[in-house]
Amino acid sequence: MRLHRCEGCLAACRPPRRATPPYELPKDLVKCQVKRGRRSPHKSCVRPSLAMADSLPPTPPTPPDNNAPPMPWFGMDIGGTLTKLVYFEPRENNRRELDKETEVLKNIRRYLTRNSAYGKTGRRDVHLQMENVTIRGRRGTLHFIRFPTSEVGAFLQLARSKGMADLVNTIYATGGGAYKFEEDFKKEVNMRLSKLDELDALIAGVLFVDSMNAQECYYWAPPNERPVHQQPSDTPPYSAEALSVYVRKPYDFSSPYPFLLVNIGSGVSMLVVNGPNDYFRVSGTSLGGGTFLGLCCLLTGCSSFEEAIALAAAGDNTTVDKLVRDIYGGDYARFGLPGDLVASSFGQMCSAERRAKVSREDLARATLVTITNNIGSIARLCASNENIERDGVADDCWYSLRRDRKIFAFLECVE
Ligand SMILES: Nc1ncnc2c1ncn2[C@@H]1O[C@H](COP(=O)(O)OP(=O)(O)OP(=O)(O)O)[C@@H](O)[C@H]1O
Ligand SMILES: CC(C)(CO)[C@@H](O)C(=O)NCCC(=O)O
Repeated sequence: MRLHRCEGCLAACRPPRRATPPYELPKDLVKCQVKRGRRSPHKSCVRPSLAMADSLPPTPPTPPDNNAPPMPWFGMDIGGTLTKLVYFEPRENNRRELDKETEVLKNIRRYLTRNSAYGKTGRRDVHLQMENVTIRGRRGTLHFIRFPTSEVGAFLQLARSKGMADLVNTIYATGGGAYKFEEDFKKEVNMRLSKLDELDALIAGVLFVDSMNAQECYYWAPPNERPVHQQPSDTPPYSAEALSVYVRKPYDFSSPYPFLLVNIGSGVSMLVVNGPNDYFRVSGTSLGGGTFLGLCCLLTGCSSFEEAIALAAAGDNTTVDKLVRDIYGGDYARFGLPGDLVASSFGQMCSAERRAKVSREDLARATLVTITNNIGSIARLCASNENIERDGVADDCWYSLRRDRKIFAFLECVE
């Protein structure tokens, strides 16, 4: 499959990859000043908590693109659960531009950048903010805002009340909602949605964000060279204290191809990526983030993702799941199944006695373990089917996926 490419858009289009490994951002679109090395020379071009150690001199700014659309610049992903809005806040306004900037534009900028909560459900993820990004010759900051897709109607009203609809006539949008709500955008605020494919954009986004930050791609490793299962901390229910001995290590993503991209949204898509413009969707599963949240709400009475995650963090899945040792009394050594491996998710819950004792926390934890183990297993099958093998790290990573280390990877990626 080839990635979509077009002249005008601010989102996922990019030129074909060069023969050399460094990631090149779309020339006509997203231009953060990446040096000939693969990492951005701008220290500040990274998320605040993960500043890079290098101190390369900045490259000269790219000239402004005179064909770029007028500000404000937005991109949206309207997903099955969450709508994500990216706002580019330009930094270097010159005098002439400042004079030209309308009151409405200034108000929009102030409203979006001075608040981190919008109404009851809209949030700006300040920790995700990317500084010093250059897009189409303009330097600025990328802000990441999200709200439940069920609130699209309220968003359209807000866009109208802030005068956004008078300034923006086209928004670049991905996700199923770009199709589903196309007519609403037209009718309510007279905005056109220019649709881009969500999976094309996903790959361009992963490569873009990785090129900004050497620490972006990481894995959890045991503190010494012993295999994961021989760690003293490696006994369920994996308390936060026991897991704290694991160390987060940057994963070298400089020659990534081929890789398997597992995108956990409401549902899950798995893509084999052979190059920046060359991928296919190998598989997917309907048991994804939406399932975790939906089942947690049903089983625990919680009503938000934050609540569900907090419950899961405090729970113990071994009171809910049936482990190999519950069946074998220990390991099933012949086939290398350790006693503490989950043999049957929720397998203890057929007992009324056990059901009476189980806590909401344990149910939330078991839900998270079930979903993440399943995603890990499918991902592993896809990788081995497609001969996607990595070096030594992979053994640990894959092994971890089968255990609930994956919970932590999951928590990291959803937060
Ligand atoms: N604040 C939050 N509110 C709701 N869900 C959240 C939140 N933070 C993380 N999540 C998790 O992320 C999932 C949604 O992820 P994401 O936004 O990537 O998917 P989506 O784009 O809505 O779905 P899809 O791509 O399948 O259409 C939820 O199902 C939930 O498990
Ligand atoms: C439908 C999408 C692609 C929407 O993002 C996603 O939710 C998904 O991949 N769901 C899993 C569908 C499947 O079973 O393959």
